[in-house]
Amino acid sequence: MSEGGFIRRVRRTRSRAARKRVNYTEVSDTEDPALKEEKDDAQVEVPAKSESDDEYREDEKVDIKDEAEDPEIIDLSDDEESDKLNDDDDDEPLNNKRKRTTRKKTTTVTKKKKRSNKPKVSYYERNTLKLYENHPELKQVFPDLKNSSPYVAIRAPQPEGMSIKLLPFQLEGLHWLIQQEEGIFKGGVLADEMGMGKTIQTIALLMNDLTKRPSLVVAPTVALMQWKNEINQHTDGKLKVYMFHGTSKNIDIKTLSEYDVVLTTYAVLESVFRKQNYGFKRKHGVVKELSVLHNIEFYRVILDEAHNIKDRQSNTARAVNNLKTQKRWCLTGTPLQNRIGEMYSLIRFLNIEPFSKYFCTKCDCNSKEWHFSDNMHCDSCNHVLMQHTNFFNHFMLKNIQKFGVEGPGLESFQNIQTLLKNIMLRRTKVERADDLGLPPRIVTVRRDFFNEEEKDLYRSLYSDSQRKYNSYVEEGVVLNNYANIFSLITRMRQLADHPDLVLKRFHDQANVTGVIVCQLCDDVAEEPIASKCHHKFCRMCIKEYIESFMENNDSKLTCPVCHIGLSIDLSQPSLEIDLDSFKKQSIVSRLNMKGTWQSSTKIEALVEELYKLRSPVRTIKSIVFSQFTSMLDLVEWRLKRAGFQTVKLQGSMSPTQRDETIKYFMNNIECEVFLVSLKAGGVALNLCEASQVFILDPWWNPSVEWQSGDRVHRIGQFRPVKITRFCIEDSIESRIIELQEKKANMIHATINQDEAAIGRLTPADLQFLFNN
Ligand SMILES: Nc1ncnc2c1ncn2[C@@H]1O[C@H](COP(=O)(O)OP(=O)(O)OP(=O)(O)O)[C@@H](O)[C@H]1O
Repeated sequence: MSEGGFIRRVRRTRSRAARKRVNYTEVSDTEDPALKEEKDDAQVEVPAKSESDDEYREDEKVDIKDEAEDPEIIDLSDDEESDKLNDDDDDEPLNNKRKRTTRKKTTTVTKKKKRSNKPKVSYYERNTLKLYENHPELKQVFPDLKNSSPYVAIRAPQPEGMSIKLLPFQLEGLHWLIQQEEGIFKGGVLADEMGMGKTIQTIALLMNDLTKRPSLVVAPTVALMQWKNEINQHTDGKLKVYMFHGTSKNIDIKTLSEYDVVLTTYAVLESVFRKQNYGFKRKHGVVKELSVLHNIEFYRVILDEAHNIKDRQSNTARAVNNLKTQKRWCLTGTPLQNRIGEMYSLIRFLNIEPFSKYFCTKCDCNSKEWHFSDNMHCDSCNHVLMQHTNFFNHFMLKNIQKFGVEGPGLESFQNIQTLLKNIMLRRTKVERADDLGLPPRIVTVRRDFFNEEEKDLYRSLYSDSQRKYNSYVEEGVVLNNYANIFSLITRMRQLADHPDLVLKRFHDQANVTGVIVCQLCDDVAEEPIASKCHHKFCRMCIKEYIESFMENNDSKLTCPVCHIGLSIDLSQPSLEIDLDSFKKQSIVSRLNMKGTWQSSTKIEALVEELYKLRSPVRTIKSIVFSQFTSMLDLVEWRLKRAGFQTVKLQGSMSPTQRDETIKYFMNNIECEVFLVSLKAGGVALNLCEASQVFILDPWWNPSVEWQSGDRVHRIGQFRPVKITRFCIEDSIESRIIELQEKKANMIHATINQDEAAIGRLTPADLQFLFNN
């Protein structure tokens, strides 16, 4: 029982059944970083498990309470003494025992005094020593990485057969990609800022040696056709491409292996993996179906917008981790330093050792997987769970979470930098401005005031919301009522767009047929997904709800509808929707738009801006972004009335429909306005034909808006780009913009700011929004 003087905590004896019932909630040093993240984000769903499936059992949700918080645990700070106390002879007369106990206490005090002279060794340091003792090879991991040759920018030759001329920094990128594949990491992360040509550089890699094939590209649905088009346009038909999507999934392994590039989406990959491992229901029972993609030996797998797998316990992450491939690539425009916890999932996919491994601090046992079938003991060495540590968590994550970039946190931060220098390449538009030759980008805020009628409505909504918020503050239950507060904010944002978004929303879902209504925005749901408690939301609404929540020990994120702990897999495929009903239930179909309908201040402000752009000699194209589907419907109706030709991108569209819509906008000179639902994905769109961007509803996380601007401010853009953000000055929007500016400053000021924290609403932020 003794552990050489380490502080040890002893559990009271409990029955086996009682032990099983314990509901652990916090994770200590041995914690899987992904589990920690799960706790932070409350967004991970444990998938359906099959008894026989090791992979799933490995990932079983095991929450372990920080021992100090477990009321059933007594902390005896001196092991030897406590052991002796416990070993007392029960036959000894009670008086003697008391005497001995008292005497021992005195000894303890003296001993403690003696010990205090020794330098204090932290729990973390002790664990590090134990790790090094049992796994001496770990000592060299960071020194070796530090000594590796630094990155030198060398240009690769332009690949033969590529019709597009690569820019100087892209040729440097290509050289790096080739070197990484040949080196020990066999891949890495290309993290150039958005719109700098990650796709083109990757295609150049595919073209560099045509014998190295097949490659699989996994991308968000919205980017799939873009990959296909870019490959077709720039490679002169030298690459044979197969779109593994929709009905074209019926193909055998041999035929598919003959293609150079296979393109698929995260949703499809997740679905075929699930069908292979867990099957799907048919009349006569559960049927399993072999996944072609998981049975091909790919040469390389490329994850576009790789942050899609940031939640490593999601089914999507499992699906990519189970692909067979020699080389692995992640493409992302999001700097990884800002999302330390999320980086772990990418490291697991990249298969970089020893970072994703678990090590026992008691013996030489180590494993890539988490094997604790009984939730207590390691399947291979039998030491308890607490004696196992994940390398990444221990050396890179834990201390940063605890101390920030100071003290022990600084060392961990440097460890991260060292690893990233070896596996990641990131260039920014500012750094390579000369190569890119991009025109300027001007951002302005257009501020308007409500008309009298809107003001009355808004005031009544606001005072009602403020009253509710204040009562939560008074009762000290702000965070426990976060779902309600989030809804209040959403309603105020909607009213600032157009009162009908609030007045004509679906109050009673039971009476809505054929469509799924999001239970956060009360609108027809786009890309709907369901929580474990069967409530349905737009993927983006629930994501924002989760990301903006500031968890603490007293409050956990709950389902906005039934208020039980929220459990939802954000990367699950969207629920099927009936497109006809989707249209039938749109706000325009529900309203009487003819005689009596009134526009709103914001819609009229947009119309005014668009009129200003009209010119008899040329068409200036614009993109209009909104988070609310109904707002885009109203804008579409109003703009058509004003004589503007528009197209609309919605989350419900298939990749082909999206592609056709984008092409129509790009190639049709009369088409002036592209209405884009932010829920349909502001990412991966390439809309250089437009030079004007209008953002209808502000959001407090500035990176959402930056992404929207990046759709037009990218290579291929020759006109100055103007981004106009609308703000109704006497509404919550002006506060949101202020908050956003504050958060943007935070991002710029700190290299290690956790970006997830930027999206969160602190109690002070909430106070600010409710103007108290
Ligand atoms: N060397 C080049 N010459 C001309 N056009 C280029 C060049 N490189 C890239 N482009 C064009 O620039 C646009 C942006 O490139 P790409 O889509 O590869 O960027 P990205 O970094 O993948 O963007 P995102 O992160 O937003 O997906 C594309 O239309 C692409 O065709």
